[in-house]
Amino acid sequence: MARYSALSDKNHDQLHSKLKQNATRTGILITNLGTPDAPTPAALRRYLAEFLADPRVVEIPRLLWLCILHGIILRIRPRKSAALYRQIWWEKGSPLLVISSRQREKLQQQLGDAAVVKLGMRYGNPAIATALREFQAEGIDRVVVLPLYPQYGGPTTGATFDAVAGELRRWRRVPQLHFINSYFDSPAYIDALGKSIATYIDSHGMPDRLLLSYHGMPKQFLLSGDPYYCHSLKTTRLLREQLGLDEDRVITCFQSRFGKAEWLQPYTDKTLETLAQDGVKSVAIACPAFSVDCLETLEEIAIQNREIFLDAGGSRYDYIPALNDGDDHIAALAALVKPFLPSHHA
Ligand SMILES: C=CC1=C(C)c2cc3[nH]c(cc4nc(cc5[nH]c(cc1n2)c(C)c5CCC(=O)O)C(CCC(=O)O)=C4C)c(C)c3C=C
Ligand SMILES: [Fe+2]
Ligand SMILES: [Fe+2]
Repeated sequence: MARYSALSDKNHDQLHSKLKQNATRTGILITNLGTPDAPTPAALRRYLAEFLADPRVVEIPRLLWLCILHGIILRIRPRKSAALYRQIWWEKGSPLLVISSRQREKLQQQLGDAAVVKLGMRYGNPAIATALREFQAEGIDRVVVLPLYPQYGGPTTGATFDAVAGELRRWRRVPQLHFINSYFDSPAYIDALGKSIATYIDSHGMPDRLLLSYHGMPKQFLLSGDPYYCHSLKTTRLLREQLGLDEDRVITCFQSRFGKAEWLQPYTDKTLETLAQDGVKSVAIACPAFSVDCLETLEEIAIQNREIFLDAGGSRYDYIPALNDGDDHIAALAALVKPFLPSHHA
């Protein structure tokens, strides 16, 4: 009896072997915010226009904000920001991108053949959509997305999800997808951070205060339900416990304020100024929300805020670098994705 078939059996088998080609390999997409392509006003204008137009990042009524953004901000900030980026730019490019690429390579080495690790940036290049399409072209139908933001934030983690979903909504066949939306309390991450701070204290001595400076966001985001602030405080508490430090030695603060609204407090720059005025002589400062060093750590924290503290009477200021592509960090990232690799339970 004739049966209906859209394909001959032979063609169907061929199609199947193609579709199943890479079914045992898992795609790992690590992501970060992104960075301008060059430290120039033109590149910054492109980058900031995309970034600051995202309603996850700036929650001001659309039409009003787009007028302010294009009428004022994008006429002034690109030149200012370009000058700041020039101070920290490396021969190989933006530190954020250079270090992220190294993280990708090392994570690939650590995970071996079971995984294909790619890097995607939320704004600018290499794009998240490009990485997803490469997985598709390689026949990979399981993807783990790991945004490298330990503390969940709508403007960061949430916006990353938008980029993933925005690409996949055009696909006929959506891959099996795991989205790791935070790891602020993951033991391996806390352990890696704790070790990097302990190593610092061992070689330099305990400073009068240890500051943990997280990227800020408008206070209204917290009031509207963003868990970022709570995640940040929890990271601080776990770190303090791991290091065995007293509560009054460790200060949580928030940096990189933008615009006129109130942001999460206390502000890092104001805190440093007040501490110095109150007679605190030495501080060490780490930025647990930054998986890699970038403008906000290398320029704002390591250069600008150092000046603020020293000018206000402090005498010793040390920035403890981000975990970057250090072995402990890569091991911590591997631990986050391993449960999703097929071999995990084998
Ligand atoms: C305008 C509002 C902003 C919010 C909210 C915000 C949240 C936020 N950002 C990070 C991490 C990074 N931010 C970086 C750069 C950057 N951030 C803002 C503004 C907001 N961020 C601007 C305008 C810029 C561009 C630089 C400048 O012009 O000042 C970076 C990358 C820096 C680089 O080296 O390229 C990171 C990383 C977090 C974690 C966060 C809230 C959870
Ligand atoms: Fe930011
Ligand atoms: Fe809370």
